[in-house]
Amino acid sequence: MDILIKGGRLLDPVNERDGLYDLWIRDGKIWKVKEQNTDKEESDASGEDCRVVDASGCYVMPGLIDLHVHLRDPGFTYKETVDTGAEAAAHGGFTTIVAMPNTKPVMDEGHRVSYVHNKAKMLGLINVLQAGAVTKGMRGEELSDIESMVKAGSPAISEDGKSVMNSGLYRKAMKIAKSLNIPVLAHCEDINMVEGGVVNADKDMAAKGWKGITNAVEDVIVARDILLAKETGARLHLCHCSTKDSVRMVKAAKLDGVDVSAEVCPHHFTLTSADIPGNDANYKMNPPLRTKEDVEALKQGLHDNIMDVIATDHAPHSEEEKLRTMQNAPFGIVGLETAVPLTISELVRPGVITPLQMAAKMSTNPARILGIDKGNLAEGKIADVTIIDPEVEYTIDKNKFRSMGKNTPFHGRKVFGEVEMTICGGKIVYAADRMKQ
Ligand SMILES: NC(=O)N[C@@H](CC(=O)O)C(=O)O
Ligand SMILES: [Zn+2]
Ligand SMILES: [Zn+2]
Repeated sequence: MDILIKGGRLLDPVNERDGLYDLWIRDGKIWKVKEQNTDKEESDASGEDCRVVDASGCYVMPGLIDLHVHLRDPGFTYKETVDTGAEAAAHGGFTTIVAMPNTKPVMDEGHRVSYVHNKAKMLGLINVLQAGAVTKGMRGEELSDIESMVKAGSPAISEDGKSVMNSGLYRKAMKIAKSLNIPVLAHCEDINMVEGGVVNADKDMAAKGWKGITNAVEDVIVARDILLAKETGARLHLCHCSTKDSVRMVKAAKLDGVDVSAEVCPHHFTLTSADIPGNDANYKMNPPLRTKEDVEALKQGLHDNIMDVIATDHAPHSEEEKLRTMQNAPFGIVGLETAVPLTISELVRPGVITPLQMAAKMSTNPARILGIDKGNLAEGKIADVTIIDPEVEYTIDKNKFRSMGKNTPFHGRKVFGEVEMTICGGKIVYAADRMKQ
């Protein structure tokens, strides 16, 4: 079946398109991109088997790519599975996601990566790419079988959940990543400096009796990893940056010619530690919610394109786990189904970033970092497309999430921006009610 997306505002950073274009999909690929109202008859000439989608008032972007998702499969399938995670991704506008390796067992061999890839292919909804762990069992002692995982299709390595504290070992991993032409996705946290911290280290948090995580816990490892990337020439991507000094160091490293990119998560540009109500562990994540100063620096970094990517760090946990005290609940919140409205509400509408920058940070740049032929709406490319109505106003309702994880601090929040349709490989994998035929 052909799909003709009519009347939308096409946002395609690679081809420098931001304007009114119709998009015609055939055989799973972008077949034609046509300026609107140039040849009305032809664009109206839908054949027998053509679904016409009215996208007027909507953004039409290359399918969103999330570099940072936890699927919990295998090992923690009471929190999420490949299938429910993929459903949540499609619902949130994502056509490709990168799954982090902190599963049980850890993703440290090729056959484990194949398990996830095969499961996602069976479901056939969106593209799931499984990142490989840097060390065996994520124990930080010896390197995992990186080559076998890359052979099985891993697009990157990461120790997300912790840092590889042994710099010598991490340097070896970076050299291997460089030789295999894959990026290293870095979680930056000096574990010896955490000292039982659960929230940001500031006066308000201390007044509530909660132990703090200082900015330096992150910054020390950001500095180290940039230096290691400089020495090895590896492609370094910094996960979930939360501090103002992270932004400053990424800026300096880029000026220095280091191959570094950086991501910001929606919760880190939306909330500060001061927004945490009483004992609600749905506000507990790693790195923690920081101060207004940090949030402003992250926003400025996104505006200036120092920060390249918006990723969710979707980290589902069970209700029981998140009902525990701040001290005892696990770190992490879900994000796949709130990333689009938070980005529209907090960044695009207030003019922090343009809609074209949003498409770059949520699709084109992630594709470039992974080295995959996506994030591009040129004729002939695979038809991964996301349609978003930026004007729809609604209230986030965790009960409408497809994810098994309902652990969000955004339940009940008023937002703008709704995903109307997600198309993956020319197939409609999600459509909002008003888009259903
Ligand atoms: N971000 C989190 O708070 N939690 C993540 C781990 C991680 O991303 O470091 C998780 O796996 O739950
Ligand atoms: Zn992490
Ligand atoms: Zn993570």
